Amino acid sequence: MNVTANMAIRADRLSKSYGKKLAIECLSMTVPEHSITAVLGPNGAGKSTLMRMIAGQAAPDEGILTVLGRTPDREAGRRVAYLPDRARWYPHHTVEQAAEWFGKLQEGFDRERAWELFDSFGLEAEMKVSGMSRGQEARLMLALCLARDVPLLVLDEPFSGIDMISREKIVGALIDSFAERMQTVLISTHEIAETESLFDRAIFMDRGTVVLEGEAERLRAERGSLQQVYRQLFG
Ligand SMILES: Nc1ncnc2c1ncn2[C@@H]1O[C@H](COP(=O)(O)OP(=O)(O)OP(=O)(O)O)[C@@H](O)[C@H]1O
Repeated sequence: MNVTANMAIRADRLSKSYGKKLAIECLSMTVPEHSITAVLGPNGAGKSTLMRMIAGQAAPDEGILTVLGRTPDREAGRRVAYLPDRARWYPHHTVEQAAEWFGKLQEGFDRERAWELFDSFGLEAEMKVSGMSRGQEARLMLALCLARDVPLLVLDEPFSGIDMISREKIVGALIDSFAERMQTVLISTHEIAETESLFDRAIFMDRGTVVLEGEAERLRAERGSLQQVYRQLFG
């Protein structure tokens, strides 16, 4: 990692509450451009809240957040491919209709790329969302996001519900694709073991704040694996 790399995301002492519940507390971190960064931490750590703010879907109560050089809002969010957790697609749509719909609504949607991804994720044009398994729907949502040619991808638990072997295959395909497109990618996941090879940085969160962040290679050299780091921090 180049130490002079530009930052795609800068968070400086962010806080965010839901009513009396403090979800993010004095959180600071950076994400360099063209990195693939994991956001890891136990349930309730604040990962989804942080990602929602980065995507411009929620505003921090305090602190400064800069994404792609500006304060995130709905307009800036058009340059961010955001996959929320618990994402669902219209049940009556087929894969083909979902792609058409996404193409009309989302900036930078690359149809050719979408069909390559559908093909490699085992999705056929006529498959209807209402008849899909949870894992098939998760693949559809992931493919729709990955087909966007935008500078930043924010994927909140994209592998949830996808079986282990498919996950490993998808991760292999993603490594090549991200390297080629020079996008910045932020991914939260609980599936650390199967996905760890994807990441070149990791941010560990607990109780609304960052407890450790760094280059994956260095963390692996020092502690064996990101999974090991996770166990040491939260085990
Ligand atoms: N809409 C909401 N209203 C009230 N509290 C919320 C809301 N969303 C999140 N919270 C609370 O904020 C905290 C952080 O939640 P968040 O969903 O960001 O965590 P997470 O790290 O993504 O968790 P998980 O790994 O379980 O998905 C939790 O204590 C949660 O209960």
